Amino acid sequence: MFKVVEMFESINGEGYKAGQLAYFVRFQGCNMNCVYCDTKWANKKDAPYQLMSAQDIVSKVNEAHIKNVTLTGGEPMLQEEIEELIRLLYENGHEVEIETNGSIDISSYDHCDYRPSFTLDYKCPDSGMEKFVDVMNYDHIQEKDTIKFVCSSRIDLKKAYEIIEKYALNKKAHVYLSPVFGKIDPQEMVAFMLEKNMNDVNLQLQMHKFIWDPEERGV
Ligand SMILES: C[S@@+](CC[C@H](N)C(=O)[O-])C[C@H]1O[C@@H](n2cnc3c(N)ncnc32)[C@H](O)[C@@H]1O
Ligand SMILES: Nc1nc2[nH]cc(C(=O)O)c2c(=O)[nH]1
Ligand code: SF4
Ligand SMILES: [Mg+2]
Repeated sequence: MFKVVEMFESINGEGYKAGQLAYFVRFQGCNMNCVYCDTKWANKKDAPYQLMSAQDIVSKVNEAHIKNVTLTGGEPMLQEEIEELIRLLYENGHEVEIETNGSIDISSYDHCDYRPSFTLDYKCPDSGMEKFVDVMNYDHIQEKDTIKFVCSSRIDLKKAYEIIEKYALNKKAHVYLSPVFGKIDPQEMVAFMLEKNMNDVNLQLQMHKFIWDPEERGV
């Protein structure tokens, strides 16, 4: 069973499918506590959730007639039956994207025919969670995956640059830099990208926070 804190339809505000319609399923609980987390409410043990089976979730998703499904949280990879849910969504014709914090091994999906696209965060120094990132995952990323660096300072940007270079991430997958909302001027990020000649790297602002109130849930 899954602990679901919210389900909603919107446009995806992040990732390589930003701007496309997506159906979001947000799960309760996280094994990290990033300084900047915009869903701390969902991580709390006492966050109200609905207990749903994979079939319950898929039935609800199907009603929306939306192809793209984003599994997020909290940390979706902590849900024990997540692989079963991904398979069922795939069998129902959905394209599945998982937003994950990068601490959980994705290697079991290497040869799976319903492999989702992973958006893996590299948690930068200012998040306070960098030590939990599992860089072994970079041996298992594929072209349709995304590695994302959410930055709030030049220190974070420098670390993002080092990690992208060290693991040649921009040759293997999509790479995104995104500001911690309101904490760094995106102009500074562009200046840094120019300074380091960061080709094949995308800057992205969380689109939904410009369309709706940045504090609003379910959008
Ligand atoms: C809320 S997390 C949930 C999924 C997973 N736990 C993770 O961290 O990837 C989804 C995405 O939102 C990003 N995020 C969280 N708070 C943010 C903020 N204040 N500004 C920008 N991005 C943020 C995270 O870095 C992550 O890429
Ligand atoms: N519109 C919208 N797009 C998103 N893309 C990733 C989200 C997330 O919280 O993981 C998110 C979200 O919360 N809302
Ligand atoms: S890993 Fe994701 S959900 Fe967990 S605290 Fe960090 S940003 Fe929030
Ligand atoms: Mg979000």
